[in-house]
Amino acid sequence: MSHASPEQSAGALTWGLDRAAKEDLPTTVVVFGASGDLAKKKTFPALFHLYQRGLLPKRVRIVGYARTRLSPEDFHKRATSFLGPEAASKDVEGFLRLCVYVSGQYDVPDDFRALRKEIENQDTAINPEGRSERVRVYYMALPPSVFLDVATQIKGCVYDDGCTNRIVIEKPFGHDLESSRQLSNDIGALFSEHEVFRIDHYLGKEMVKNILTLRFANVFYEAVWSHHYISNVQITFKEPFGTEGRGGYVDEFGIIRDVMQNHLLQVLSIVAMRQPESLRSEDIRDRKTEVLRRILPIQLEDTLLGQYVGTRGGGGKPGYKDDDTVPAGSTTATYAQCVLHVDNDRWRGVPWVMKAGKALDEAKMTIRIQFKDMPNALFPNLARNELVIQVSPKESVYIKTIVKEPGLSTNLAMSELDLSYHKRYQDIKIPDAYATLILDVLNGDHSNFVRSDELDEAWRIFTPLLHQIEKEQVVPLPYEYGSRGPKGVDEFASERAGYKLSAREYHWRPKPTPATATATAKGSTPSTGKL
Ligand SMILES: NC(=O)C1=CN([C@@H]2O[C@H](COP(=O)(O)OP(=O)(O)OC[C@H]3O[C@@H](n4cnc5c(N)ncnc54)[C@H](OP(=O)(O)O)[C@@H]3O)[C@@H](O)[C@H]2O)C=CC1
Ligand SMILES: O=C1O[C@H](COP(=O)(O)O)[C@@H](O)[C@H](O)[C@H]1O
Repeated sequence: MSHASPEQSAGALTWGLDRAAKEDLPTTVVVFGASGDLAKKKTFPALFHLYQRGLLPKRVRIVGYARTRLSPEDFHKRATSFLGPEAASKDVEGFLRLCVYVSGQYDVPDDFRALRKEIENQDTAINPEGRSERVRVYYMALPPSVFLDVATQIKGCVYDDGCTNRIVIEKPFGHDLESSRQLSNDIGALFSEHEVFRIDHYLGKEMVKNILTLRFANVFYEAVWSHHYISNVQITFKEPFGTEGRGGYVDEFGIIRDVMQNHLLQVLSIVAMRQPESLRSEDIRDRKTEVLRRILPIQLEDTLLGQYVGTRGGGGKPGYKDDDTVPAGSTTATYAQCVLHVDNDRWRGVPWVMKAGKALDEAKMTIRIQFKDMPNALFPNLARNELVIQVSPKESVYIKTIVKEPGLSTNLAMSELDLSYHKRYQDIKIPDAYATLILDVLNGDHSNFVRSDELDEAWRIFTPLLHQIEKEQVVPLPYEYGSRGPKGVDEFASERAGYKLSAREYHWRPKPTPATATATAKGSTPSTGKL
């Protein structure tokens, strides 16, 4: 079998990777739901990009499984429809030689026996010497309604005790605390926790993975990382599009379950956790769970909900309820802002604001750590420093820093210490989160996957709020498609979390003395912390 080498295929762009799949054991990856959206857009492209860079195990086969009957050509067409411009045709051909497709139902044992047979056929090709040590990865690119059926059939008809078995599950993991516990118990009855990889793809994003390094490899961050210096933290997710054909899903889950309870809370736990004892996955997950345990359930009065409405005029955008797959009177929130509190000695008194919305003015995911006011009389009324980690787009880390305005001026100005990855690391292409995570699965590394106790805590924090919203049928505030969210989004963050809008440009100058008063009167900038 020929594998493309990184140098051969990736051209000048490297992923900056120093690791391939460690275990060079014969490996079969089974993608359930191989006919679907996630498989097409994320799973197969991620597998391809790993293949293209020589990062898959040397002896690997990929078996797609779904109900839809597909010819090999049709399956290949689907599996490669999202590979992107980097995909050289010889690499695509090589990759497709590793991929086969089996069609079957999700609850029919005979179909799973046929799948097992196909896996064994593939095994013979990659494992002619019949080594007993092998890896099987079962990737559930499926709606949650069939997770359990498929897991049951895998265990009953496909599972091989002699192999290392890994099952990858996509979110949503349940609907609330109770359903999530039920799912965890059901899956737990079939697979041990170390066999389960719950994907939260935000944990595979470059800047989210970078938080640990920034915090614990740089002496100055840890020194100020507490309520002593930090005023508030804002974790923001903005998407510039609405339901886009996913109305049914969005309406069932809403923005809090879709993005906050998982992606944003995972990010929060890494920003807030203590230093882990080591970089071993269980040590990292212990620390995340420890901090989640100290988060108080969110109160309705600390929550702002919104739902987008259409815009009129030429090129107007549809409102949420204009989507045919959304029920007419839906009160599902497509925007939410919540204030959370971590009740431990490090963070008591620091509000954590989560904001998430669809159909907003831009695509952006940021973590904004706002420091307290400068406690000195030399420069009163200054704007606050902020450390901003921009997860997407254009990965960057910058610190909003006050400097003397350059030149003869005595004014101060807000500027930025800016580490923009696209400028600093021009030769490195940041891998997609799914490629990173699938590589972790192949390596058996759980660090960037959600453990069942973390999940339980995440639902404990959000479930009372979600149930109250549903019971009281709280009506979300309207906001226009393409806007910044419902009226009052900034006021809410400043009232509830003491957030001070930071000026893009900040000018400060000393109080005029009699000698300088004439110059001020002639029109220089007034002293203000806010623009
Ligand atoms: N799409 C995305 O961008 C993302 C998806 N996810 C998660 O990944 C998982 C898969 O998502 P996605 O690919 O979008 O889902 P799809 O709706 O595309 O479903 C995947 C496949 O599952 C089968 N399927 C669909 N509905 C049912 C049903 N009701 N009963 C049985 N089988 C069904 C279909 O295959 P067939 O009929 O051929 O069997 C379909 O091709 C979900 O858990 C989702 O939440 C997470 C992040 C992003
Ligand atoms: O899990 C989800 O995430 C996407 C956003 O992911 P991103 O990597 O593009 O930031 C979101 O659109 C989707 O609703 C949600 O299910």
